Amino acid sequence: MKNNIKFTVENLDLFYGDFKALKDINMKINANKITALIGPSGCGKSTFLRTLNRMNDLIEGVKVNGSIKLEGDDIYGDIDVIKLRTRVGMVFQKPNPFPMSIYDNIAYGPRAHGITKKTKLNEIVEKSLRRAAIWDEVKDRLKRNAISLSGGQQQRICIARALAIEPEVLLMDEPTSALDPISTMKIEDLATELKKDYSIIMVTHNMQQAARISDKTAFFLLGELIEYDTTEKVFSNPDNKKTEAYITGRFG
Ligand SMILES: Nc1ncnc2c1ncn2[C@@H]1O[C@H](COP(=O)(O)OP(=O)(O)OP(=O)(O)O)[C@@H](O)[C@H]1O
Repeated sequence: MKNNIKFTVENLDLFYGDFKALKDINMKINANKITALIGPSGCGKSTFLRTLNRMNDLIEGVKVNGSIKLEGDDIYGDIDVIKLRTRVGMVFQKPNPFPMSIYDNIAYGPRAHGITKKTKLNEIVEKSLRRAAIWDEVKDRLKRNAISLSGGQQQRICIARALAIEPEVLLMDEPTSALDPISTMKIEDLATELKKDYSIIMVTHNMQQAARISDKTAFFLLGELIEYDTTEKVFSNPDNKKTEAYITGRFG
């Protein structure tokens, strides 16, 4: 089994103005694994996730110290941020398809990257929808507005849209929190399938979900990374008392 490192995070601090939201985070994130980020509300999970493709840059007053390397490339150094976000795709909590056809949602990124040939676009759209396990459900209605789909289908469209630009990493911020149990299961199965080709980093409030599908789990508290280990270890025999209290539901 591959055990490569995708991200190396060193001495990472993040400030929103004067408020220090992330404190000296050090972490190596594996390629081709699912890494779950857990912790109580406000502990910095989403903030940390967003540092990995520099989405926090869009928020005014954010300052980042330390370094994050994506396979050796310092992502806060002299790099093209657009290219970074091509390598590191993102799926959000609330499905957010564009108000356009299913086909155009998926073709949007490739078109923005200059692909115009119809046959090539058709190929990318089909491949991406297949990878996101939604092709069979939508293949006969690609011209329909993506907004007309169910929430669970919309989320898979958003995953397909992210995959269409061939990222290496998929960041998922509570991707199932707005979904019913069946759609949740589909996304979980999909994530497990996708880790063969992508590195997945997922924020989740659902302890069972983290335990079910992730390989590694990182527990955050008040901006600090308290514990980071294999999911099996974190859930069965955590080193830190605070981790234990959180996963057994005694706080948070
Ligand atoms: N845009 C912002 N401006 C100022 N402070 C922010 C901003 N976004 C987040 N914060 C603060 O940073 C801290 C971490 O927030 P973050 O959203 O990362 O936590 P979280 O663990 O993902 O929480 P939740 O589980 O509720 O989504 C919180 O104290 C929050 O209030």
